[in-house]
Amino acid sequence: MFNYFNKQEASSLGPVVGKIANQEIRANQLLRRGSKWAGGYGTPSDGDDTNKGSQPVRVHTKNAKSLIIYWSRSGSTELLASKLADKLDADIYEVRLQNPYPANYQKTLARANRERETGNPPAVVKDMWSLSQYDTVYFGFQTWAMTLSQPMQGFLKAYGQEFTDKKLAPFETEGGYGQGDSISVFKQLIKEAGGKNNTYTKPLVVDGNKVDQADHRVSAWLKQVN
Ligand SMILES: Cc1cc2nc3c(=O)[nH]c(=O)nc-3n(C[C@H](O)[C@H](O)[C@H](O)COP(=O)(O)O)c2cc1C
Repeated sequence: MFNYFNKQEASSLGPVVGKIANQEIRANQLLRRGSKWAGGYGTPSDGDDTNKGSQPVRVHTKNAKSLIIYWSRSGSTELLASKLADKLDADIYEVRLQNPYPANYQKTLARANRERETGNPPAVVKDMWSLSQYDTVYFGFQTWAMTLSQPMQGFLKAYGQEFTDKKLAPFETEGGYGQGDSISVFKQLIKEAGGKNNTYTKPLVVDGNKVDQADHRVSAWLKQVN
C-alpha cells in the first residue's frame, strides 16, 4: 500500500492511515518500509504527541467494561489501539503529557535518555476518570531504549494504584528490536504504585512499521484475552 517516499515526504506526517473515535491517525513510520529509516529509527512526529490540531481521544460511556489506554508519539501505537477499538466495545483514554516531546527524533531521544537515566519520567495530564466500572484494561505503549517508554512510565507512576483487581492486557509497538524488559517494568511499576490482584494477559507486540498489516494478529490476540 505504501511505496517508497522521498526524504521530504518521509519526514512529514504522512497520509491518514486510520481513525480512532472519529479522529484521523497519521503514522509516518508506515512510510518507511524499504527506506533506510526502516525499523522505526528516526521517526519524526508533529511535536505534539501526534495531536497537533486534534483533541486527545476520550471515549467514556456508562456501561463499558473495557478501557483502552494508550500513548503514541508517531502514530503506530495509536493505529494499533484503533484496531482494538474497532473490535471491542471499549472506552478509550489517550495519555497526554504536560510537556510533549519535540518533533525531532534526536531531541526526543536525548530527552528520553535523560529522563531514563535520572529516573524522572514525564508528568502526564491528570484527567483520568474513575476506573471502577472496568474489568479489563488494554494498555498501549512502545519500546524505548529496550524498555517501557518514558511516557507510560510517567502514567503508571501517576495512576498505577488505580489498577487493582483488573485484567490487564498490554499491547506494544517496537522498531524492530523487540520488547526488551518493557513488560516486566510495566508490571513492576503498577506493583510499586500499589496496584494489586491483577491478572496479566500475554502481550501483543507488533513492529511499528507493520501495524497496518496486523489485523489477523489483533483478532487472534483478542480471542485469547477474552
Ligand atoms: C526515543 C525512542 C527510543 C526508541 N527505542 C527503541 C528500542 O530500543 N527498540 C526498538 O525496537 N524501537 C525503539 N524505538 C522505536 C519505537 O519503539 C517505534 O518506532 C514505535 O512503533 C513508536 O511508537 P509510536 O509511533 O506509537 O510513538 C524508539 C523510538 C524512540 C522515539
